[in-house]
Amino acid sequence: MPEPNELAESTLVVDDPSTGELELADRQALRRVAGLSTELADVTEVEYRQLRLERVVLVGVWADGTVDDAENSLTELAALASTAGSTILEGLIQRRNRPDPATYVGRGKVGELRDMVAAVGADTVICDGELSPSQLRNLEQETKVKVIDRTALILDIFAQHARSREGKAQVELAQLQYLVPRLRGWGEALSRQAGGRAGGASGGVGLRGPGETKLETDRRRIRTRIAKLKREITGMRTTRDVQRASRHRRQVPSVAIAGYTNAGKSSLLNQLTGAGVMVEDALFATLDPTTRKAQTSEGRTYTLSDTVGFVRHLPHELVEAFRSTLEEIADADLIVHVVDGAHPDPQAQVSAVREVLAEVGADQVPELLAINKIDAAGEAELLLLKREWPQANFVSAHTGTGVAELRAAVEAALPRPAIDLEAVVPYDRGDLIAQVHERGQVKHVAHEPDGTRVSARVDPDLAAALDPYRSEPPHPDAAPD
Ligand SMILES: Nc1nc2c(ncn2[C@@H]2O[C@H](COP(=O)(O)OP(=O)(O)OP(=O)(O)O)[C@@H](O)[C@H]2O)c(=O)[nH]1
Ligand SMILES: [Mg+2]
Repeated sequence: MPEPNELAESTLVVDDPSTGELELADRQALRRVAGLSTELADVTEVEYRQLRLERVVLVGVWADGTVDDAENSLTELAALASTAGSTILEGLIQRRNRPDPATYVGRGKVGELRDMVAAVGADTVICDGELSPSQLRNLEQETKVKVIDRTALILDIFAQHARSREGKAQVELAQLQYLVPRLRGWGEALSRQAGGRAGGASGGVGLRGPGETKLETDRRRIRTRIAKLKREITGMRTTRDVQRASRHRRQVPSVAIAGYTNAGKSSLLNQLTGAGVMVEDALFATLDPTTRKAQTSEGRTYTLSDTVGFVRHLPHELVEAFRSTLEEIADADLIVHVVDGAHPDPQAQVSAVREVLAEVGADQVPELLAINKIDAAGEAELLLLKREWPQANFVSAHTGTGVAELRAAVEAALPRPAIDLEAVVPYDRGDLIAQVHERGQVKHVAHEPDGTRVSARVDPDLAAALDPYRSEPPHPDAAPD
């Protein structure tokens, strides 16, 4: 019999995502892969494991806006870093007109950064922006630790959180696309990463063509992988389109819950439907869209979908990779835009979300604003928010305040079925009456000798099915409008 410890070790290899423990192991395994930094030297597996507990120093360049903006931005970077599993040791902001083209922070600041890194014993520097490959390389040479940027950090979090096959493929595509222009100087560590991700044993010698450099081989392999991933994602998208089309045909209205990461979207979905969706005080806890069925008070069915959270400067690679997921928001009948009312700058978050919504063509969809976490927001702040968004719903997913009103607002905003009719449905067609309740808006039901008299608004398909039983309304006030 193996020791319990050994058993645990070997279990990690088995791919079974059904238990929480393995899920964690899975995430940590991905962390190794996701170390998107330029490695200074070949890192052994053992060292890789230690990198999991990164001790980081954060650096931001503050170009415009107020001190508060700069601090909020670094606070968000800290939240992102701790979501990725790092311990934050220090944060440093430099006021500058624009980042230094060679080293991101100014030449003078680089020395200060190097000393700080050495003094606190950090192993990673995370910069609050998207850095060029040469900026990353130069900073690494100066600080002697690995340097990653905000984009790599977000990609890393996405890699840890992706669950579904589609989500994983989308994140890997984004990572590889981020990687391609940064290939130079990535050395051995990169090729192992690409090899590992491609699912094979470490590639290497056998794969190398005569006279081909390591870099070219890596590039070629990554390009092949990118092409394959794109094909796979397109395939998965087709399946989804089919599902969506069937929903359309049945005219089930769909509501998308969107908003900034950590705003409380999943918590609100749970409150609205009683669904058990993962809620975490972490950024990007939800990557795979969850769709739940919900019912209006009249019994009409609609769907509510949780979606991936947004963030300022969402890496372009990710918007591209998640386009199909995001486009589902554009396809919804209604967007519930959840806002963290207890955040120091909800307006900035709302703008960031609306920017991405516009980018995926979702700005035409009607939007209901839900200002969440009112239990945690200050009185004065709430007053300001009410003045700014008088039409919004003010809710707390924690206490349940305002949730019933929000549900009613959602129901009222659902599109109305197109056809108004009245029918007497014989008692042996109870299935049709059930359909009317599920898909239509019922105005009146009465039981008569010949069957159930129903007056309702229904979709064209259902209207056609009810056609043989249509009747003249008995009362003039029940006439179709
Ligand atoms: N005080 C307070 N906290 C809340 C409320 N709603 C959610 N939270 C907390 O906010 C954090 C994020 O909640 P989630 O529901 O995971 O947020 P999300 O928008 O789904 O986040 P991502 O999926 O990571 O983008 C969790 O710690 C929740 O417990 C609320 O009404 N009041
Ligand atoms: Mg969530």
